[in-house]
Amino acid sequence: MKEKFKLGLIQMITSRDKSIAVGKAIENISQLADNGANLVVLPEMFNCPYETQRFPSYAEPEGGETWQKMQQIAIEKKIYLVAGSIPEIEAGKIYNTSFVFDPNGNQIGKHRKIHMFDINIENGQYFKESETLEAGNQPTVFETEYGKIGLAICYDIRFPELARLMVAEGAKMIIYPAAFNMTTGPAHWELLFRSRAVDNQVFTVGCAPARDYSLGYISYGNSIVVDPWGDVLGRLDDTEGYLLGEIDFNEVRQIREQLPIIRQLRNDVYSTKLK
Ligand SMILES: O=C(O)CCC(=O)C(=O)O
Repeated sequence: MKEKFKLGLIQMITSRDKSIAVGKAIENISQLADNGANLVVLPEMFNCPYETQRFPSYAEPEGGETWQKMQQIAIEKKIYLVAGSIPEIEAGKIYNTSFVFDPNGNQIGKHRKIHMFDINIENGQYFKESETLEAGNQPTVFETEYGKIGLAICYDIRFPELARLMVAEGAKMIIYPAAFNMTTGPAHWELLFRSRAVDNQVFTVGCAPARDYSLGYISYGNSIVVDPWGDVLGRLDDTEGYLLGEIDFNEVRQIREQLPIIRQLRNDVYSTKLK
C-alpha cells in the first residue's frame, strides 16, 4: 500500500451566493490538484453561510447540484475529495453532511454531524444548530489507497469517544471540516486538534471557512494539520488560503511502536463501543 500522499486544505470565504461559493471551491480544488494534491478537503458548510435560519433554503438532497459538481471535479482531477459539509435534506429533515468521493467519482463516505452545536457561552458565542438540523447517528471511516481515514464534523471533535471509535476501525487520520468561532476558537481549536492527535496517535485535520465579519457567525479560520506526535504541521491565519503538504501514514505505525498506547489500552477494564 502506498502510504505517502499530498493533502490539500482549502480555507475560503463562504459566500451567501451558493453558485459563487461552489464555483470558488471548484477553482481552488483544481489549483491544488494541479499542484499535486491527492486528497483535498473543504470547510464545514462551504456552500452556505453558517446560520441556522439559512440551512433549510440552502439544503440539497444527496445527488443534488452541489454533490454532482463535487463528484465531477473529483473525477476530472483524479483526486479524493472530502467535500466539506453542506445542509443535506432527506425526508423533510436537514443534516450537516459531508460527502466523500474517490478519484472515479464513487461516493466512498458520508458523515452526518453526530453532535449538535447547541451552546451558550456567557458574554460569548450562542448557537443552536438543532433549531433547524437533525443529528446523524453513524461514525464514519472511509477507505483510500493510502489507508483508512475517519471523518467527523466540527463540534464532533469535542467527543473523544467518537475519535477513539474511528481509530478502533483503523483510521490513521481524522478529518474535521469545521467552523469554530471567535470565542471557542482562540480557547480550544488547536488544543482539541492536538489532543485528538496525541490521544489516538493519528493525524488530525481541521478545515475551516476564512473569517468574514459581515456574516452572523464569524469563523475563526486557522485551518490546521497535526501529526501523530502532536506537532502542528501547518496552520493558516484568518484569511483565504490553502495548506498543501505531504502526509506519510508510516509515521502512525512508527509512533505507535515507540509509545505503544494503542496496544496498551485496557479494553478488559474499560472500552468505547458502538451501540
Ligand atoms: O466546538 C466549538 O467550539 C465550535 C463548534 C462549531 O462551530 C460547530 O460545530 O460548527
